[in-house]
Amino acid sequence: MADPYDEAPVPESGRPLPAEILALRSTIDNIDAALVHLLAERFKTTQRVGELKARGGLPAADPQRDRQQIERLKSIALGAGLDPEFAEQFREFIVSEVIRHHERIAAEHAAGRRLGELPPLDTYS
Ligand SMILES: C=C(O[C@@H]1C=C(C(=O)O)C=C[C@H]1O)C(=O)O
Repeated sequence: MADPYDEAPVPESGRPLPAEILALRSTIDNIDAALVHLLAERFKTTQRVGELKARGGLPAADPQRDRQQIERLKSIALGAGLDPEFAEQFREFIVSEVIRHHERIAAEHAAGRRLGELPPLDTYS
């Protein structure tokens, strides 16, 4: 049977890495790439929400929606074996950035820099 320490690159510590860690890292890299793509799509979508809110004079934050999302995500996290508190903090990290964007969009709108036609939402581009 092949020695799992064979052919593994030697890291700075001088201790060789088991081949299984290298395989796991490859999966981690794929997951990280997927997360970045998902976040990019989410921010494109929330950008459009921010533009529509600014045009309609709606506030950046929606506390009722926030409460619903938190309950929903915590319940999903529990079922998935993820710490619900972590899920809530992760959501908060993202949404606070979304609200910052919305406030900037609203300020630009108020300053007259976003007047004119809004393009149709295209979540696939
Ligand atoms: C995107 C919205 O605006 C804010 C950002 C949210 C989000 O990123 O999920 C949710 C609610 C709002 O606080 C929205 O109202 O849907």
